[in-house]
Amino acid sequence: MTPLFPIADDALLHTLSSHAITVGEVVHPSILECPPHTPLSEAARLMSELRVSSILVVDGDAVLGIWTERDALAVDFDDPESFNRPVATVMSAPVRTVTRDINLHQLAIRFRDERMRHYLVVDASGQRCGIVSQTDVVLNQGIEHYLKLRTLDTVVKSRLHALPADATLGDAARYMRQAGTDAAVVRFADGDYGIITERDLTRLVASRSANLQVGEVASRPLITVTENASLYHARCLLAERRVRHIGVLRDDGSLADLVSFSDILSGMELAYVHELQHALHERDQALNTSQRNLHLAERVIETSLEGIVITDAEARIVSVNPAFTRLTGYSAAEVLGRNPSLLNSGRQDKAFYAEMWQRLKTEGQWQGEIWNRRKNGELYPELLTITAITDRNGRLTNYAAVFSDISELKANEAHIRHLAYYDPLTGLPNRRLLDDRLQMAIAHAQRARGRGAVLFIDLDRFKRINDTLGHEVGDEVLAEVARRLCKCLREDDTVARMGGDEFIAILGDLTDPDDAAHSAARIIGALRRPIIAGEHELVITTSIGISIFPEDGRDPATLIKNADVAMYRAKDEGRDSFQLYQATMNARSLEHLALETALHRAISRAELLLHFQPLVEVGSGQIMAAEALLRWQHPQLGVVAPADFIPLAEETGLIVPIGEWVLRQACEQHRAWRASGHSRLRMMVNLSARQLRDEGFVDMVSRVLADTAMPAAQLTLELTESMLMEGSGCTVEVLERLRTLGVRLAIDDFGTGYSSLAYLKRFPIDELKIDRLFIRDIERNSGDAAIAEAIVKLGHSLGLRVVAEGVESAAQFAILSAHGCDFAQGYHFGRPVAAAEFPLPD
Ligand SMILES: Nc1nc2c(ncn2[C@@H]2O[C@@H]3COP(=O)(O)O[C@H]4[C@@H](O)[C@H](n5cnc6c(=O)[nH]c(N)nc65)O[C@@H]4COP(=O)(O)O[C@H]3[C@H]2O)c(=O)[nH]1
Repeated sequence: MTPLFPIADDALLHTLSSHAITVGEVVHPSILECPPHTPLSEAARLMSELRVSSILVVDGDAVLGIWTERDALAVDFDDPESFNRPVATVMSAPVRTVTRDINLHQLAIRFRDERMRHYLVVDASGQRCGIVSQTDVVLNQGIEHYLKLRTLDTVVKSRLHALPADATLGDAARYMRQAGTDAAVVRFADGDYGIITERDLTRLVASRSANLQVGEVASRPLITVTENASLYHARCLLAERRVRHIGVLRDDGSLADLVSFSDILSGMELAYVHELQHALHERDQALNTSQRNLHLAERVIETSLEGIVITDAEARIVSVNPAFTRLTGYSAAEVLGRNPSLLNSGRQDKAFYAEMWQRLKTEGQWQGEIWNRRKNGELYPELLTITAITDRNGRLTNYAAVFSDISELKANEAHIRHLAYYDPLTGLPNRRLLDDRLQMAIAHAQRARGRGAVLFIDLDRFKRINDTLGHEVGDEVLAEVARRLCKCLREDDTVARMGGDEFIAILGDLTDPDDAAHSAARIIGALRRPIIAGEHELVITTSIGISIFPEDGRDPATLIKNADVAMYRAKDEGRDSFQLYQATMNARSLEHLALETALHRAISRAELLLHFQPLVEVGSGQIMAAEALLRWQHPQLGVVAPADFIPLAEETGLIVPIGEWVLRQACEQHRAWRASGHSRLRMMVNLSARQLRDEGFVDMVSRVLADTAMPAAQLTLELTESMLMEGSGCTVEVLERLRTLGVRLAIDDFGTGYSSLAYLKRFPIDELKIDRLFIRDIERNSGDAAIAEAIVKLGHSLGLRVVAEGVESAAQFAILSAHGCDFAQGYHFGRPVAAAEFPLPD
């Protein structure tokens, strides 16, 4: 990786050096010069007049040496001749130089290290520019804060040496030379202090004053300041009074020492060097921290699972991490220097990228989802964050892009969406999505002034499959039904599963309502083809109701409800068909309501009655039994067939009291017939599933048997195949209890369900009644004949007696007789009639 963070620069050093003033800026351009033979007193005079502390001894261009106030200490004040000596004989040589461009900090360190007090300043070509002294440094270093922080006591050496006022100038010069100081305190007899300095001695050299006592020339009083005053205060005082020494007083008022410019300078240097070291230390630490951060950042980027791309300000890739390579397939070498647009998928348009760059420009960051293309061409969605990186001056230097592949996230999202809107078994849209689609289709039809249709598709008797063959088979059937439905419809149409065995199809853009009818017919035909589920081959029939929009409704709820009404009509009409919704169908529902109310009163108003149909023994042709069949003599409607009101009675629960009434009536009738000598006749009574579920059912039968003195063995209760299948273990138990009463049990309509042999064995059954569906065409349809024969054999193998229902002709009877059928029932022997008309056996 290319480093992302600029390495911390030496900010502190930078600050220090930028504030430092160069020697060239403070040097006084005028240089006091004299030839080598100049008498010492003359040189000193020049210096005293101009108040400078040194004079250069030059010979033309050549600098021979320098004579300074310091050198004045070497003059023998006791010998007046010494003032006339040529300056060249007492000067210091060679002259030390510094260049103009060094800064005052560096100069201060040289003053200290080389124990110098003056330097000749030269330019790059060696030309003399002036003299720089320690005073210049102290006055110009611009580091007042160091001086403010330190007090005078830090530079006081506490070794005050005061000269007596009667000491000679020679004593003073010697003392200063030996002590290495540039001034001496003079104590007067009255206890007062004065001061004598190099400058005084230089002046005395100029005036050739010998044999004087220091008390005569010392300056007094001595300027003083307390030791807890700051160096800064002392420096200001020195500048203000134009002196170079100051006395420092202790707290008790006694004189502690003299402090000079050079003392202040050395104090300051100390602070400066300390500060410098501190700055360097801080810089090192910052550098270390910065390097540590850098290392950490590099590791994070290196090991990040998210792809990272760094570009320069022109969006050229300068660095990528390993995750980038893993996600895109491009190695670093392949992309360095290139524009990240090489990943573009083409899925986002120009406007998208324009907006992205605009956002980066104004806000410095962009985040969003984007489709990119891997090196292998594969498209993938990524979550991308781009950040514009600027330097400390706000100048754009880089872009950093961090992205992660969100394909899996998207897939999960899609999966969840799918679960919310699709039926997991068939993969079809569910009710929620159907509502959306239907809404859209209605709106579309409205806009286009067109039409559409809703088909309510319900599989006939599907419950039986589930109950008999198990849910796995049921599920297979539903999945196959879904596949066939999809095939029957156009791509733009929607087919959804509403739950259970109900499906709904939406047909859009209908040119003619007949098209909906054609589609329904196509669906019924397609579903009727046998379905192989597991080892079973099943034939499914379907009932479909159709509502047309906008005619039959303008909202999903109404359209679905009306298609549902139409579908029930199709079921009523014998299933396996479709019906277009008609407004009158709802009116028919109202009729149902009226019927229900009337049925409630049917028993109390004695509108119910029984008809009886004979059963004959095939072998003898003798009437062996009578089946009781319920009739409703409605005051207005006339005789209502059981098929028209028994489902309603079952639905409302009325079948329970009605069923009891039927049984009681049948037994009473049997008692009457017995009484008239027909004691061998058996009675057969139909039961409905609802009755079997009624808790008190067995007790009711037992009560009726007792009440009517009915011989249980002569009563056969008929159950349908579907009743057995709908039932649970509870039904077996109920049947067992009925058998315990001595009652016989028959299975009605046998063959229309999906009962298996094993299934039948579970129930305590005595008789099987072959559904008349198989008898109807038995002469022409060899398949039906084979089924009838198989049922007879099956029944016999289970020890059951077999009855053929709906026998209408002698030919049918002959065939059944040939197959070994035990009993027969049908119009051929007698229609259901009132008891009085029943053809009792002889
Ligand atoms: N085409 C044709 N039909 C024949 C022939 N022989 C008899 N049938 C009809 O077949 C039905 C036989 O009754 P089911 O199968 O038990 O079918 C019965 C039975 O399931 C139910 N049902 C009748 N009475 C009662 C009852 O008291 N209780 C209960 N729960 N259901 C009843 O209503 C169904 C219809 O009864 P029904 O209309 O009386 O219709 C009767 C009868 O009239 C024939 O040769 N050809």
